[in-house]
Amino acid sequence: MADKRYTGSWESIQKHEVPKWYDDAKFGIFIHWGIYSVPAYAPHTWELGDAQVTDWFCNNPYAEWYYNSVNVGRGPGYEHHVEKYGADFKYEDFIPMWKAENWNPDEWARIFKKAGAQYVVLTTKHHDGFCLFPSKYTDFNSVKMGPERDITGELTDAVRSAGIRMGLYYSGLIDWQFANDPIFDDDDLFGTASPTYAYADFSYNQMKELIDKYEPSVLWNDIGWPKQSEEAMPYLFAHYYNKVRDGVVNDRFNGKHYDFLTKEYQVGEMDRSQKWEMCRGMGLSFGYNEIEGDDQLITVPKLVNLLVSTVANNGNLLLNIGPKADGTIPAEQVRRLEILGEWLSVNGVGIFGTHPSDRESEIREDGMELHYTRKDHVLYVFADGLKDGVNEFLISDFHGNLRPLDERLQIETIPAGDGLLVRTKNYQAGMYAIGLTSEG
Ligand SMILES: C[C@@H]1N[C@H](CNC(=O)CCc2c[nH]c3ccccc23)[C@@H](O)[C@H](O)[C@@H]1O
Repeated sequence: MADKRYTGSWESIQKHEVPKWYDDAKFGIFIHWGIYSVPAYAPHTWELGDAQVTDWFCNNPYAEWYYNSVNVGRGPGYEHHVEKYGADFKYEDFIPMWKAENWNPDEWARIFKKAGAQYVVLTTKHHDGFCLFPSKYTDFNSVKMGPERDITGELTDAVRSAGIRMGLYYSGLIDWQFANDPIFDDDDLFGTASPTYAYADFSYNQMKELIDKYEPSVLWNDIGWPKQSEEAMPYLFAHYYNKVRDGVVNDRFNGKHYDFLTKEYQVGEMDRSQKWEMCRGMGLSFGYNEIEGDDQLITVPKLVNLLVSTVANNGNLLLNIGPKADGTIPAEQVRRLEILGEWLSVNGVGIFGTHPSDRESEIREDGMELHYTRKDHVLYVFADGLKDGVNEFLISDFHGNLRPLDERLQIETIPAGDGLLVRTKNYQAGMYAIGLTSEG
């Protein structure tokens, strides 16, 4: 008997449960690629959530916001544009410079596979309104101009051939082809966006195009969904879930229904009782920013810690890469993916397909952190913040044994009271967080 079909009601939609594949996936790759990847410039200022909103939009570290950073007419982004391209150079003038001449989607898929990514989410239309797919609702798209390729279709095929699931990002509430007043603060962000029914119809139709043409495993909407079509949303979700039974949607369709909550840098709340996803760039930007070199990107130890602490608390990590306009991924970003993949090849058994343990994460005074995951009756312990050589930590209320997932690591375990004392003997920094398993 085929699964019951969803109908266009909130009651029917709310029956959708988070599919096992998404809960088990733990690690995905976000991709922000577009016209903004040509100028590839933003000031290196703050993480989202770290700055006063009033400062944010005129000193925006998000290189994918290039259009608005010029449109506000002041600040480092505007000054950089005028100095390098001249005040008369229009954003659209970058389009013929986006050639993607060195783009090989299969090479990207190989890099993602080696990194251990289980899903990919690509920007199909960011705030600038440029579509990376052959939409029949606008010619402002990557087949008609710029790369003159169906970026979404080619990458979807390559990613799926590599056995990785494909998700699609869509800027639902903001489209600077429809409303392009400069955005100076959050009121502008949520106020000027999608002011017309025409735009609400446009975005609804494009979302349906994306669902019908690519059947994405993830619908990653951003900022919000037009109020004028909020009533129709259950029909859109029913259409999606009937077409993609194990598809998932995020909490940015005005939060009226979601399979997972989202955090972005320091913004967004997570609670372990609900599935959530942390997204961030490797630096402060999602789009490629040419002034973000190796020193400006997250360090590998912090990246491993981010993955471990996110997964231990019922989250997935959606780590962004910002490809260059020519279609290559910056070397400093590829290196981080490779090292993360190596770490996962040894420790992934304690990450993929696990669930949060009822043991809360412990952040110790001395900087050491203990994070826990479980799979069936097996407990995994991840100890991070270790020093070279000998480290000691107690797993309280534990009556079993633990062995390291990394065979290079030598440890002693000593029953101590109601727990187990673990002493590492030869820890080295390149081991990053160490995984221990209770599996014999
Ligand atoms: C992935 C990034 N998303 C940005 C928009 N981000 C936000 O609105 C963050 C605020 C936020 C965090 N959790 C939410 C849940 C629902 C609605 C907004 C948010 C984009 O502005 C940015 O260019 C990039 O695409």
